[in-house]
Amino acid sequence: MKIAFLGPHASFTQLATTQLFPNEELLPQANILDCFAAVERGEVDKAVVPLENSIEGTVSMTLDYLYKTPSIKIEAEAVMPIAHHLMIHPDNKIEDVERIYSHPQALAQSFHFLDTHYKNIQRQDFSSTAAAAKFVSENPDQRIAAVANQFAANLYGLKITNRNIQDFEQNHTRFIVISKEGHFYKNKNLEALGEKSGLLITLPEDHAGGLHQVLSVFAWRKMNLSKIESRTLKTGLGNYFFFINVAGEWNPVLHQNALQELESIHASVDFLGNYKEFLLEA
Ligand SMILES: O=C(O)C(=O)Cc1ccccc1
Repeated sequence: MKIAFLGPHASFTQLATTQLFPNEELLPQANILDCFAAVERGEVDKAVVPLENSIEGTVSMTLDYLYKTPSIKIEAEAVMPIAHHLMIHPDNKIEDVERIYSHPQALAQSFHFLDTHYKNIQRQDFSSTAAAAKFVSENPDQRIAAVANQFAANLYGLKITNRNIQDFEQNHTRFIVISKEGHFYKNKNLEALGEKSGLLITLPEDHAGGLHQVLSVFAWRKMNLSKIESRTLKTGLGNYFFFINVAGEWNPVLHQNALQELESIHASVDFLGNYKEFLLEA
């Protein structure tokens, strides 16, 4: 099987992907959009992308492409502890650094550390932490540093100057496995945390109590929502879609009826799947 992931090698997503798919062919992609496109075009069977971080919140690009590509479903979620380190080329000194590169989520998760210790140093977004580390290793003539993980430091031969720079000790990222088939991913070697369903919902039109009506479909059935997030539809200010997680195992009667009722109130629903959440190692 071919599995795409947000690369290059030694990205956090690769660390998650190797635990989820230890025996498959893993294909690094330049960014999250390329992961979705590779699945959509059938170049790979599945892809692994980050969805949400406990410090910084949702990875908006992932949510946007889940919405934009209704053919893509979710097969599993996986939660992994995240530790960020600041690293430089071994030929350089941290005092000389003028720019720090990383994935926007990593820069945001380390914002207070960077703001306290490297306040006047420019920060620049990169497609992944590992891409930033690779760039630093390939450009020893530039006064740059990267925020990335220990594996990236080892792989790209960088020197870690500051360890564990994330602003909160508890830092976890939730990754999703996406595919067109939406199979139910199973793995006896990983600890399963629970089961849930994922839905993308758009309200028919803006009217008083519209969201309440949608939520009541779940409420009176005692279906517990573990996440609800609104995201701009990009059709104008104030227009949103909602990403909703319903906790619990798939119950054919309850879930089917809830989906039918959502349809009957003219909410548009993309059912992303019913899937398990797994715990990964750092
Ligand atoms: O940039 C990476 O290495 C990723 O895989 C995305 C990411 C960034 C920050 C925390 C977790 C995942």
